[in-house]
Amino acid sequence: MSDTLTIAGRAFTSRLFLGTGKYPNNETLLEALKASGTEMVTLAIRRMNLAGEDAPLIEKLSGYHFLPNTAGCYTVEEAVLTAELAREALDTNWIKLEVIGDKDLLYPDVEGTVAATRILVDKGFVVLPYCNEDPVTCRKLADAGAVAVMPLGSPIGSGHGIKNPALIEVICARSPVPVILDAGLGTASDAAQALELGCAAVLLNTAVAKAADPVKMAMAMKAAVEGGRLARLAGRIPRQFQANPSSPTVGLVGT
Ligand SMILES: CC(=O)[C@@H](O)[C@H](O)COP(=O)(O)O
Repeated sequence: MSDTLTIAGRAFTSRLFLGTGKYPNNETLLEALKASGTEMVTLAIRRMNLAGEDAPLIEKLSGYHFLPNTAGCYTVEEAVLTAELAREALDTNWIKLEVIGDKDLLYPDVEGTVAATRILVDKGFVVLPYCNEDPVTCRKLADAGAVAVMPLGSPIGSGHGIKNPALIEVICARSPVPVILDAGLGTASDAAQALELGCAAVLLNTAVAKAADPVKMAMAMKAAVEGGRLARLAGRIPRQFQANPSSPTVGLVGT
């Protein structure tokens, strides 16, 4: 059964997108990406030396679709400038927009994210903004031209999983663009839950990069995303308060 995800005209078979930071070394990163089956990886432009020491890694990643991000940007101006540098350096107009509002929580600055989305869309970028798990913000971002929205599960790198599953479900039910759960996932069941809630995909980094065995965790994430998506398509049973016996209740011996 073909079940591709299309974002801005680009079809993805894998619904797992991965970050490329925090790995113990580049060999482990490359092995984990391969094991995960991912087709799109993020690159933290402000934290990389694209023309210098990171150039060989970029070359080795060239088979993946690049999604440069604006991690480390706290203003609209910084984010727009970083996106423009990324477009020039990596020859892609795709950008994962981050405008951060708090350095300890790494929570998005909502006003800045919406404003930067408008500017970048006007400049011809394919914008995927990282945002808080707020249906109104997600709607504003879609209205501004974002091709997908990326609400957080919990703070970046926290491993807390999805703190507000009900809100993520509401966002998925209402969003006119694909919803990609981004940030805070800690283990495979968190990724499966995102897909079960209706997310089109997940983007994660720390849970794989910082696992005791990143390659094994990458494999677990692949299986979890596939399982979560299948469960979503299969349709979960409704929750009910009363028990409902699994065995027949009529024709019992002795009745
Ligand atoms: C990789 C990326 O672009 C970020 O969104 C972020 O790092 C993901 O969060 P976690 O590291 O918590 O998975």
